[in-house]
Amino acid sequence: MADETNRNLDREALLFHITGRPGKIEIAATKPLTTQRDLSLAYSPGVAAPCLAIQRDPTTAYDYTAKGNMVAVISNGTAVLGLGDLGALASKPVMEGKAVLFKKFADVDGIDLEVDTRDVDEFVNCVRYLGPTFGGINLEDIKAPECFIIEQRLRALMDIPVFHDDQHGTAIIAAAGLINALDLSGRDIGDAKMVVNGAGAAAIACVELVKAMGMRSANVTLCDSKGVVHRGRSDLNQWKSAHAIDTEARSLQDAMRGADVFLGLSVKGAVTAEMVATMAPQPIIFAMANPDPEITPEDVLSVRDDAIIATGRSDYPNQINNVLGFPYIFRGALDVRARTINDEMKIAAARAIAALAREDVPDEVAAAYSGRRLRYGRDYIIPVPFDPRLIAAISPAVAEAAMRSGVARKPIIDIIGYRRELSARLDPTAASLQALSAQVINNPKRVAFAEGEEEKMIRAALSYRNAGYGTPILIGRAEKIAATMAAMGLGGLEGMEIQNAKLSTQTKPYTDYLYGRLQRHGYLYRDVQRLVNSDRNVFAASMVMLQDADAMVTGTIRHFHSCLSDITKVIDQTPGELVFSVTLLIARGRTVFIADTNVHEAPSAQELADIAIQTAALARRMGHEPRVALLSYSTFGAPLGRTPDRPRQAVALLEDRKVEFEFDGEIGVHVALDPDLLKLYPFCRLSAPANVLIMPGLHSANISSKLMQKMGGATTIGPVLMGLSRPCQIVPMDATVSDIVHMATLAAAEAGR
Ligand SMILES: NC(=O)C1=CN([C@@H]2O[C@H](COP(=O)(O)OP(=O)(O)OC[C@H]3O[C@@H](n4cnc5c(N)ncnc54)[C@H](OP(=O)(O)O)[C@@H]3O)[C@@H](O)[C@H]2O)C=CC1
Ligand SMILES: CC(=O)C(=O)O
Ligand SMILES: [Mg+2]
Repeated sequence: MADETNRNLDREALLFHITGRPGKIEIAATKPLTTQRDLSLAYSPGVAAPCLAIQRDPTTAYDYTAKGNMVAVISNGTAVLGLGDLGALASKPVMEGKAVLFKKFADVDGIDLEVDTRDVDEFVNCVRYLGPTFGGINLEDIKAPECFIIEQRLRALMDIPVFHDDQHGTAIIAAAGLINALDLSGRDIGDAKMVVNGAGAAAIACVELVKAMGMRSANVTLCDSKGVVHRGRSDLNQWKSAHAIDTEARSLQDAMRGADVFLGLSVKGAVTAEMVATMAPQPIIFAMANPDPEITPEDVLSVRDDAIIATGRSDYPNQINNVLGFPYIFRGALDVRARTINDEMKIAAARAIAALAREDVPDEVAAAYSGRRLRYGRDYIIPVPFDPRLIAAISPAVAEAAMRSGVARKPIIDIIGYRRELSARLDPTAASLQALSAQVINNPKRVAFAEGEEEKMIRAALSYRNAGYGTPILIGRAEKIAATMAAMGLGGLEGMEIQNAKLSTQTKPYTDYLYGRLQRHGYLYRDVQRLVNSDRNVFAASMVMLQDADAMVTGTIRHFHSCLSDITKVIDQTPGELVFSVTLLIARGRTVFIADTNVHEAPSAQELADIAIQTAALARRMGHEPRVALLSYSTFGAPLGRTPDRPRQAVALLEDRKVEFEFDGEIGVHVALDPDLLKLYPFCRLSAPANVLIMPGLHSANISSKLMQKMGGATTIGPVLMGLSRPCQIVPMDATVSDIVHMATLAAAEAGR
C-alpha cells in the first residue's frame, strides 16, 4: 500500500507539472506594453534614460529595475534533496519549486538557474558575473565539500547576499528549535553538551551557528561516517578539522553517553534506542535526515518519555523545515539592500522563529493543524509552515540585524510600519485553503462525484483520495469507470467507491424521500423513480440528503442552472439564507470575493443585503477581514440613475441590521479598489480598498469575474455555492482537475463545520 501511495503521488506530481503551461513558473510584465508609447518607454528609445541613470549612479538599479526583489535559485544538481547527484537539468523542478515558494511566502521574485558543471571554478565564474541581475543568490543542492568553497568564494566576490540554504536555512531552523528545547528543559546554551551526527553541508552549518550563539566548542562532538571527529584523525578535511576536539570518545555510541542534545544530519537509522537511553535527563533529539530520520520518535519514546523530539517530517510534531526560513530571510535582506547575510542576521532569524513559537497561535493557524496541540511546549517548539505571521516576525528581525551589523545599504526607519506592510503584503487565501485541507485531512469526508464517468471527475476523485481527504464516491457504471481508468493508466480503486444509480440498493429510500417532496409539484412516483435512477445529480444529492455521503460535487458536463435545479429538487436552502454563488478572484497577491455570480439576475435591495452578509461571513472564514462594497456604475450619487438605488437601499438595510463589518456604497469598482480614489470620499466607511464586491446584478457579476479570469490572468476559486442546507458544489464546465478537488475539499470542509 505504501508503494502504491508513492506511485499515486508520483503520477499526480507528473500530471501536476505537465498540465497547462509546463513547469511551475512564468515571467509577468509589471508595466503596460500595449501602445507604441509604452514600447518607446519600456524599450528603445526611452529605456536609454534609466540605463544612463544607472551608469551614473548604480544604486538606482534598485529603483529602475527588478533587481532589488529578485533572487536567483542556483544549483548544479550535485545533491538534489536526498536524491544525490542528478545533474543540473534534473534539478530544475526543485529549483522552480523553490522559486515559487519565494513568491508565495514572501513575494520575492525567484528565478531558477541550473548551471551544468561540477567544476568549482567554472561554477563560481558563472555565478559571480550575475551580480548585476539579482538582489541575492540562493545556492541550492550543491554537494559538500564543494558547497563550502563555492559559497565562501562567491561571498567574497559579490556584494549581494549569497546564501546556501541547505547549510544556513537548515541551521537557522534547527537553532530556533534548539533555543526553545533548551528553554523547555531548563538548560543554558553555554553548558549544554551536543552531539552532531553527520559532518556535511547541513551539519557543519548547524554547528557553526550554534557555536556563534554561545555553545562551547569543547561541548560539541561531531561524528561522520567513520565515527567521532577528534584531533587524532588524519583523514579530516578543513571543515571537519575546524570542529575536531580532544576526546576519548570514538564512536557515536561513546559520544551520546550523557549528551544533552543530539542533532542528526546524516542518514536513516543511524541512532539506536540504546544510545538514546544513555543521554542526559530530558534529552533533546533532532533527527533531521530526510525523508527518514536517524531514529523514529516512537523508538525514542520507547526508552525516553522525557525527550524533546523534532524531525524533518510533516507527519510528526516539530518539523524542522527550511521553508520556514529562506523566503523571509531574503525578504528582510532585500528590503534593506543588504550586502550579505551574516551571523547576526541568521541568529536574529533563529531567535524570531523561536519567539514566534512561544506566542499564542491564532485560531486560523490552529485550525489548519487541528488534532495537534499548538501551544508552546514539547510538541510545539517551532512554528508550522503555513503560519501567516512568519513574514512579519522574521523579515523585520533580519532587516534590523542587517542595520545593526552595518551591512544594510538602505535602512528602514519605521520598523513598525514595515512590519504592518509585510502582514498586508501576503494574501491569506493560501493559508486558509491550507487550513481547509488540513481540517478535511483530520476529519475525512465521503464526497460524491456526481459525474463519475467523466475523466476529469475520475482524476479529481483519485486526487481527493490520494490527498487523504476521505472516500470519493464516483456515481456511474463500474465497468465504464474501470475502462476509463485503465485507458488513462491510472492506478486501482482502493479507497474509492462506485455507486451505479441503476443498481443501487438505496434507490428505494431515495425515491420515497424525493416523492415526499415532489408529489405536489406534478411528479408521479414513477417520475421520481426515473429521476433517481437516471439523473446522477439527483442521485448524488439524495445520497447527501440521506447521509450516505457528506457532500457532493458536479458541474463538468451540465450548465450551472441545470445542476442547481437538479440539486434543489432534493436539498432545501438553509432557513433565513439565500442561495447564490461567490467567486473568489486572486490576482497580484490580492483576493476579492464577487457575488452573486450565478443566481439572482436583478437582486432586490433586501437580497443584496443578504448576499453581502453571507459573502462577508465567507470572507471572514477564509481569513479576510471583510470590507464590503455595494457596487454600481455610480459613486455616491454621481451619476444619478435608477440602478444605483438598489445598492444604496441595501446599504441602508445593512445599517439597520447593525452588521459587524465595514461596508459602503453605492460605489464604482474603480473607487472601491483604489486607495487614492477612496480619499476623494473622506466620509466613506471603507478604511481600505474593498475585498468583497457585491454586484448590482448578475450581468456585471458574471461578466466581470469571467473577464478577469480570461483576460486579467486572475486565478479563480468557485463559484462557491452558498445557502444550501447540505454541502454541494457546482464547478464550471471548464473546471480543471485542481478546481474540482478544491471545490470537493471546500464542500467536505463545510460538511465538517
Ligand atoms: N530537515 C532538514 O531541513 C534538512 C535535512 N537534511 C538532511 O541531512 C542529511 C545530510 O544532508 P547534507 O548535509 O546536505 O549532506 P552531505 O552529503 O553534505 O553530508 C552527509 C553527512 O552524513 C555523514 N554520514 C553518512 N552516513 C553516516 C552515518 N552512518 N553516520 C554518521 N554520519 C554519516 C557523511 O559522512 P562522511 O563525511 O564521512 O561522508 C556526511 O558528513 C540528509 O539526510 C538530509 O536529508 C539536510 C538539509 C535540511
Ligand atoms: C529541504 C531541502 O532544501 C533539501 O532537502 O535539500
Ligand atoms: Mg536543498
